[in-house]
Amino acid sequence: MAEARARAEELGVAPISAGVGATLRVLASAIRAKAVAEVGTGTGVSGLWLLGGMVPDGVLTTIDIEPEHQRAAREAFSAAGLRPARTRLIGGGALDVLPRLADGVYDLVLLDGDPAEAVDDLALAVRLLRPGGVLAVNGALWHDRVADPARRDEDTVAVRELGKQVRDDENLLSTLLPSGDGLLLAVHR
Ligand SMILES: C[S@@+](CC[C@H](N)C(=O)[O-])C[C@H]1O[C@@H](n2cnc3c(N)ncnc32)[C@H](O)[C@@H]1O
Repeated sequence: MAEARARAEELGVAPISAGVGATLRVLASAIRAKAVAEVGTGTGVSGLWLLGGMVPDGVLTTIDIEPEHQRAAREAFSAAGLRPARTRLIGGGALDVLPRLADGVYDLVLLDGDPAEAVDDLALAVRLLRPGGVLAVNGALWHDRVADPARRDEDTVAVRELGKQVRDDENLLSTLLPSGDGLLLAVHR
């Protein structure tokens, strides 16, 4: 984990905070997650937390547009002693890859990719969840800008809209945890 964080710093990637990671690990364990999908592999920090909570034969499918980030993540997973079969790293943009994943079979989907694409990712991510599956969105407070209506930059507007769509969706039961940069959790009913 320390190595993955160090690589993140070298590559200029922002990994999830330890608080968010610990929450995701407990969540993955509580729901006995076997199939998890993630947008934004980074150097593997979030993946390591998730895999730590998933059932022993659970598989993490993780997407990133940057091959160098996924190389670092692959090394981190291997250094952690994880069997290759437990991780499926897919290179590409989330909007291209998410539609190719199977519908309705994932226990947990984590969005931690490009905030500007957040709303488009949302619809595709919800499609992947089984009934009772959980959507998690890291960075839902987006540097505390989401709650400030004066902030109108593209990323903030997109993350604010994602939060609104999740709250307004009758099929999602959601809560926002003020951990790290904000962790939005929503159960697909
Ligand atoms: C905040 S970092 C993810 C950190 C990672 N979850 C962790 O905790 O280690 C965001 C990642 O999303 C990737 N990314 C950016 N735009 C993307 C896109 N359109 N599709 C997939 N991945 C994307 C970046 O390359 C970067 O690795």
